[in-house]
Formats: sequence, structure tokens, C-alpha cells
Amino acid sequence: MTDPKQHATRRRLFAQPFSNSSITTFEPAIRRKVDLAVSKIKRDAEESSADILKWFTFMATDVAGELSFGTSFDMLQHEQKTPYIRDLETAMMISGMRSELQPLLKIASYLPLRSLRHALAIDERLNSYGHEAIQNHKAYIATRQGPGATSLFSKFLDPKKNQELSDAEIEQEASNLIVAGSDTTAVSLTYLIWAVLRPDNNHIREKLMDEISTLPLDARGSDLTSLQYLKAVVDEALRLYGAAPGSLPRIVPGAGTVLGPYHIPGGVTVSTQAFTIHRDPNIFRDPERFDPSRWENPTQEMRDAFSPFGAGSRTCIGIHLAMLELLLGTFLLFKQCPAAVLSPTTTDESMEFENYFLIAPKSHRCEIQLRHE
Ligand code: HEM
Repeated sequence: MTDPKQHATRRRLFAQPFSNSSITTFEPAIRRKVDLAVSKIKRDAEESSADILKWFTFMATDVAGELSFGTSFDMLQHEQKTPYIRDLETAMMISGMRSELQPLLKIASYLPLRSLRHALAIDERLNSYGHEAIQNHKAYIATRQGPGATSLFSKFLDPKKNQELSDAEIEQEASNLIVAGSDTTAVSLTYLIWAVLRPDNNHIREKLMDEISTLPLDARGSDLTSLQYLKAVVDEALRLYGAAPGSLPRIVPGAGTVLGPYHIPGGVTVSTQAFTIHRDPNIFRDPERFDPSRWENPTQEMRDAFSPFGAGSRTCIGIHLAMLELLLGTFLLFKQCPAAVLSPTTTDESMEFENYFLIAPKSHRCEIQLRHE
């Protein structure tokens, strides 16, 4: 959505559903997914090794799905991606190519090839899933007794309230949220766990485990915010391994602006990227080092520079949800798998970034196992 007015209206509509207090009402549902992901990781790690990137991807996608459509994809239970998620990923991957090749694809759609026709019907399938899910959710809301949100869109689907968004807009927004909220969270959490488990970061892991041991297994999200070292570990992981560290373009408005010694005319596209700002040695001492203790006493410059969720009017709307998943995921993983170590297949090289706007480990996996005491 490039029009600033349209965007601002949409942000105002979503401000309440994405607020911290609203996300807290979904905590039991989120907790169930995180618990399930961690229990599957523990099971696999006990047997041989667990791919935490896979399980966190299922977890974050199930969370985003349930909060968007009011019903879970249950990828954690079924241990595989649903056809809808596979279609959504393909649609994202080929979106640029499709706009370039539109005339060719139109001709191809008349060819009598079943697999080609199936591939080209991707939009129809995505729309029909989104439509069905939203209609079911709407029917449920219309008949439910008592208050309480069942999804981020409940208030827009409630026939007793003002219909501020059309069903088609909700379907579109819901699938956008699944894309925006799944790999981002999964990749950031995976790098966090990897960074803590690296053998040269043993002192970090021990300090984290000590702090985590002060709370019971059933601690709530609000309890976790009192764990200062856990928060520092999350922030440090987001500084070095936040999933979207690339360029975030903005168009300079009106007559332009002055930035330091430069005048930038209106209409010019400018951008910043967290990757370099988060590694500026003038702001972060020894910037490549994973060192959560730097957040125990941050300078104002560090706070200003820290922008893993972007900045300004288009900053990530899912920040409270993402933070809850990161805190809960880290807490529960180290509680449930205190003997976790990196598998030999997980190396600095396998975890090097692949960067297609979102970063990901180039091996597309991150395996851990349990140390035998
Ligand atoms: C660790 C996890 C996450 C990271 C690192 C992240 C990062 C970002 C970044 C960098 C942006 C662009 C901000 C800008 O242009 O200034 C963004 C936008 C956005 N994010 Fe996230 N995100 C995460 C999780 C989530 C979750 C869980 C959701 C919701 C389910 C979400 C929904 C969105 C949406 C809807 C936008 C577009 C906001 C707008 O244009 O107004 N994100 N995110």
C-alpha cells in the first residue's frame, strides 16, 4: 500500500488489535503453539537431531494463521506445510516473474497440461481458501456467546459492529499477515538459539539459564518481561540476526527535506538498512560480537540506532506478537532442553546468510541435539 493516506487509515484500524493488551488476550493460543513446537524439537533432538528452523517456521505460521483466520493450519500437528502455505510461498516467489511474463502465461493457461494448469490456478486456490476461512470465521463470530476476540479481525467481522473492511480486504490482509509474521519470527528465533548455543558463547548460555531458572515452566509473557538478561539476549539477536535487515525504502514528501549537509528533493526514494547501522563500530563496540551484556546499559545512540522492526509510520505492526513469540520460544526451549547443543551439521558456514529481503541460513536448516550427560 503506497498511498500514505490509505496506509495511515489502515494502520489506525489495526492499532488496537495489534496492541500489547490485545496480543496478551491471545497468549493462551500462542503458548499452545510454542509449547507444541518445543515438545517436537525435544522429541527429535532426543531421537537424533531437531531442525529448529523447521519447527519455528511451523510454529510462527500456525500462530499467524490462527490469529488471522481464527483457525489454525495445524502444521505443527501434521508436521508438514499445508497446500495453502505452499501456494502462498510459491506466489511470493514468482510474483515479480509473473508480472513480467503475464502475456506468455495467459497463452500457457490454454495448453492442455494438467500440472501447468494447476500451477497457474494458484490465485484461485489462494482466494478460495481465504474466502472460505473468513466466511467460517464470520459465521462463528455471529453465533458466539459473550465477548472476547478470537482473531485479529474479529471486530471487523462482527455483524453487530461497523463493517470497516470488506470481506475481500480482510482476506487479503490475513494472507499478508501470514507472510509478514511467519519467516520473520522463525528466522530471528532460530538465529537467537544458534547464537546462544555456539560453544564460544557458553558464558551467555549459563547466565541465561541461571536467570530462566528463577521462573516456573508455566510463567506468563508478562513474567518474562522482568527477565532482563533474556530481553538483552533477544535484543542482541535482533541486532545481528533480525530477519529483515535490508533496505526499507521511503519517498521524500513534498518540497523535500534537509538531512545534515544535504538537501533531498521531494519524490526521491531514500532508504536505510539495519544491517549496517546495527554494525556501526561508532555506536556498537566490537559490533560483530554477540554480546547481550551491551544492552544492560545502552547508550542513547544505541537505542536510537536499534531498528530491527523498522522505524517511523511503517514500523512493524506485529512487534508485540513477535516479541512474545521470541521471549516464550527462548524461555521454553532452554527450560525444556537444558542439554541442547548444536549438531555437527550446524556450522558457521551453514548459518551464513542467504538474503532475499529476509535473511535465512543458507543451508535452510539449523539442527540441534541433546548432550548426553
Ligand atoms: C522477529 C520478527 C519480525 C521482524 C524482524 C519484523 C520486521 C519488520 C520490518 C523490518 C518491517 C518493515 C518496517 C518498515 O518499513 O519500517 C515490518 C513490517 C511489517 N510487519 Fe513485521 N517483523 C516481524 C514479525 C511480524 C509479525 C509477527 C507480524 C504479524 C503477524 C508482522 C507484521 C508486519 C506488517 C503487517 C508490516 C507492514 C507494516 C506497515 O506497512 O504498516 N511482523 N516488519
